[in-house]
Amino acid sequence: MASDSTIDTPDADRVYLFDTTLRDGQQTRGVDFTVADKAAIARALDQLGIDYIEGGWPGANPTDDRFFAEPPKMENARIVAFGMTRRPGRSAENDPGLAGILDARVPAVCLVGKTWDFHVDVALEIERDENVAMVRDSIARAVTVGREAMFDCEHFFDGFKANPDYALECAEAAYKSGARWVVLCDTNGGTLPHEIEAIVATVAARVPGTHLGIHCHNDTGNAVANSLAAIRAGARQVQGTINGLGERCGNADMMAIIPNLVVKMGMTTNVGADKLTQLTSVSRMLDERLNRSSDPHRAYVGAAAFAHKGGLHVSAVQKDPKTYEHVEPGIVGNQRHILVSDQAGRSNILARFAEIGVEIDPKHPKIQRLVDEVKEKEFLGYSYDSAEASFELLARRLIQGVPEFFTIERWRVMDERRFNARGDLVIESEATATLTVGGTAHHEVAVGNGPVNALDTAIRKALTPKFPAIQTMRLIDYKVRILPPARDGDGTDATTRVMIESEDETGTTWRTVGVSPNIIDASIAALSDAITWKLLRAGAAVPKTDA
Ligand SMILES: CC(=O)SCCNC(=O)CCNC(=O)[C@H](O)C(C)(C)COP(=O)(O)OP(=O)(O)OC[C@H]1O[C@@H](n2cnc3c(N)ncnc32)[C@H](O)[C@@H]1OP(=O)(O)O
Ligand SMILES: CC(=O)C(=O)O
Repeated sequence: MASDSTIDTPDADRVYLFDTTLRDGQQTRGVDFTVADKAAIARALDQLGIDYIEGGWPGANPTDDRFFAEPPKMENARIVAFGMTRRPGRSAENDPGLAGILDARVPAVCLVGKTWDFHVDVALEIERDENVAMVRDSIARAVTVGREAMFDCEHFFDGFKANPDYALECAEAAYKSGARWVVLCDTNGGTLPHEIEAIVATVAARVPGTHLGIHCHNDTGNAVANSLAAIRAGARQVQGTINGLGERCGNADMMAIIPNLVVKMGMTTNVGADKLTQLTSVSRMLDERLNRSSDPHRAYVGAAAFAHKGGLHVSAVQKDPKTYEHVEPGIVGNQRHILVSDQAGRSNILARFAEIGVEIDPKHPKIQRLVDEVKEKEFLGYSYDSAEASFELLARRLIQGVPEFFTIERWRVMDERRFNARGDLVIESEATATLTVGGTAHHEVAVGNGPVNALDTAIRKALTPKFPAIQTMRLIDYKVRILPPARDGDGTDATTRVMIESEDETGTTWRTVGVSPNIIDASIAALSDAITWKLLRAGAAVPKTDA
């Protein structure tokens, strides 16, 4: 029977959330958390309302040792130490690996063990009864030392298909030894939702669903569906990771599991409607920590999850968002976006005007001209759906005009590769730029670590004295794409598209685009839009004279 020091089970629809970002997520290719990362992620999960946070494997590496030596204080969650059952031929009391896990200063442990006879024969190379004894002894030991004990049934579904009696014997051994949760793992991730549902329902006849958990991998793209299928069959603990991090193709994505459980299936979790709004920021926080771009297409929390591009969609969304949205974006802390591109109609343009605060008669003849111009420019290589600041300038120029804060009259760059007097290799660019500001020409020279950096510096030198607002803006992303010529007969010259993302001191970010056969010219066009947009937002005035 389950140990006493456990989280209780108040109602049959309550599903316990178990996050393994810090353990299985750490097994993701390219992911290497620091102790500080782990503590910060644990705190965010705690605030979100996750019940269990698997922190790692004490004894497996110095990072996890440090984390468990001083686990972060939690308000709601229980930190769980992960590890494996005792080694064959040792007693649970005398197994250094198991002792390392049980010594961790946390209230719960999750021990993994074999439940597929093939693994016992081939990977462990031991008698099957000895494997069952390892499960039994290790869980009993965890309970004896006062831990809430959980057992991860590794390869449970493959094991059940091969030898159901043996898989069940292992699961039952854990339960009868006091495991609060017996977690059925689709370790190789090859099981499909209908199989999961049928197998979990069978197991629930032997181990009550209120003590069953599910841990799915995404090797068939079904990890979330499989997790939900297990809950339908009665399991009441679900394991997953933020953004589906995890070994190989990843684990089930907690960012999708939680809203599906709460909003679609009506289950009770510790993440109620009030906390569900944190999901998008938790998802983005993880990507920030990992220093990688967030996947815009991630269900519920991606930047494109509620972005509408097709003209037919936007026209209907304007009338009622339910026409093309399965839930209201705000419930998970996300936002609706209306994109403008060559897929746009008048509705997209009008929606964007409303967003940027431009009042316009929907029948204004210039709206159709703007739609046509966007389509023509996209054909030539521009991309406005992710360069909303350039679109805003294009639209404002056509409809109401934009002040000519400055004009870039001329520029020139020289690149140099040389060895300096100390014999160090130096690669440097020198740029000159001539700009007109308030009717006066300014000529500036600057050096940089590349041609765009040098020109950016020269342009800012000319503009900053007149427009201090640009002092705090900085370039945070720069992307180049080489496109084929738009029209037959344009020669073999490719077109270059540059997308720039800028940020200012308030944390506001904006994106601009430039297109030209020349990469530097395209960069300057995107940069010029970025500066102009910032000046417009800052309410800057065009200097009348250069006095
Ligand atoms: C399905 C999962 O994701 S389980 C989690 C997997 N995660 C990890 O492995 C990450 C952390 N692991 C590690 O740092 C290391 O593997 C350690 C420290 C745990 C062990 O390292 P080592 O002692 O060098 O063993 P190694 O990793 O080479 O092999 C694992 C050993 O454990 C045995 N083993 C595997 N599962 C179990 C189990 N459930 N119970 C007992 N022994 C087991 C294997 O048979 C093998 O034994 P052997 O050394 O006699 O061949
Ligand atoms: C325990 C675990 O991570 C698995 O079986 O996939």
